[in-house]
Amino acid sequence: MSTDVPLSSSPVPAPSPGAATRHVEVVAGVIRDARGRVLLARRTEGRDLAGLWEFPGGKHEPGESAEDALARELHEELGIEVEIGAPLISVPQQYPDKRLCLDVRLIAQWRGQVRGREGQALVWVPPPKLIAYAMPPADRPVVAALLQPAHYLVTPTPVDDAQWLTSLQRAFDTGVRRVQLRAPGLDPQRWRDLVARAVLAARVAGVDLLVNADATLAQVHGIGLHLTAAQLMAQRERPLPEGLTLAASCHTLEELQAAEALGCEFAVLGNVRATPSHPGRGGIGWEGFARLRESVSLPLYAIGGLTAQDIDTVRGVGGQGIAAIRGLWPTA
Ligand SMILES: Nc1nc2c([nH]c(=O)n2[C@@H]2O[C@H](COP(=O)(O)OP(=O)(O)OP(=O)(O)O)[C@@H](O)[C@H]2O)c(=O)[nH]1
Repeated sequence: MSTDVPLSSSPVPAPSPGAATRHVEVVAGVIRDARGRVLLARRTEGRDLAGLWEFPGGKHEPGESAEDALARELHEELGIEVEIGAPLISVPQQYPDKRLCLDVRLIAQWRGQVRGREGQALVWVPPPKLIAYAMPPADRPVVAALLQPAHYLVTPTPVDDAQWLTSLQRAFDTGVRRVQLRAPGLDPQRWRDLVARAVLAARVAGVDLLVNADATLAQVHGIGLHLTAAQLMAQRERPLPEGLTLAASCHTLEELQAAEALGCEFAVLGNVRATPSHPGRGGIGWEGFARLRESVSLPLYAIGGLTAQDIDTVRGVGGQGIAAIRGLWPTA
């Protein structure tokens, strides 16, 4: 029984030509034990995606609410009674034979003794180890929603360097944990100095730092790299060693598929709304975001006129969270 297959080894399979686009609503639960470990169940032989690990749950029955369906499934599959908590993420995903919507809820409380009543293997997994389990494509964004930040700050070009560093520090202090350093048009030496100072501050704060567009600068500091869409499409192989975060900006299906094929850890997709920084370019809207989300499994941040108020909406269409300049940059 092999569990050490990374998630990225389960790419989204292409729908077979002429495949029926059956729509399936599935609800699953994140159940934790007293040590904070998360319960996974293994799909049994004879079902689609057999052998992969998943969050326990199943399909709605006609007329059943998501909450009732989840409580029933967890009782039938595991023999427990549950109190359903907050929604975590709802992932639209295209499979060869169906369009799935995987609605994942946190389980606030549960009673009883967990056992696999349908012959399925079960395992309690410490959250950081979830990525070592082979899971269906729709689960990759779910695991990312459990483990990774919901906010991705993109820095504005500095005007006053000291003030820019103060604002960056304030963003760290208020809980931002993933940042893209970006300053188009800035003098290269001035930018290198600022990046060096930002790297020191980010290390102290435990922030995942990426630099925009400059693979050399990323390697010099051992930080992540955020590719522009044009760079992404010109890239033949991963420009950074594994272990350093690679991400990309995407606007189209082709770009998202290229980001997934290159092994990006996540991508930024937009613009969701029209923004002053991209005048004349209309937004793709939430529907457009959800439709593009279906065809890849990598975690996606939505961008384009968004603020922290939009997190629940993004999670409702399968996004990791929001990426923003103005919406996340502390002012005064
Ligand atoms: N419960 C659950 N299902 C998931 C997860 N991820 C994911 O892609 N799925 C998909 O959602 C569907 C769940 O349906 P199910 O467990 O009720 O159905 P099944 O495959 O036994 O039934 P079927 O053979 O009638 O289609 C499957 O296609 C499964 O692959 C997950 O984390 N939990």
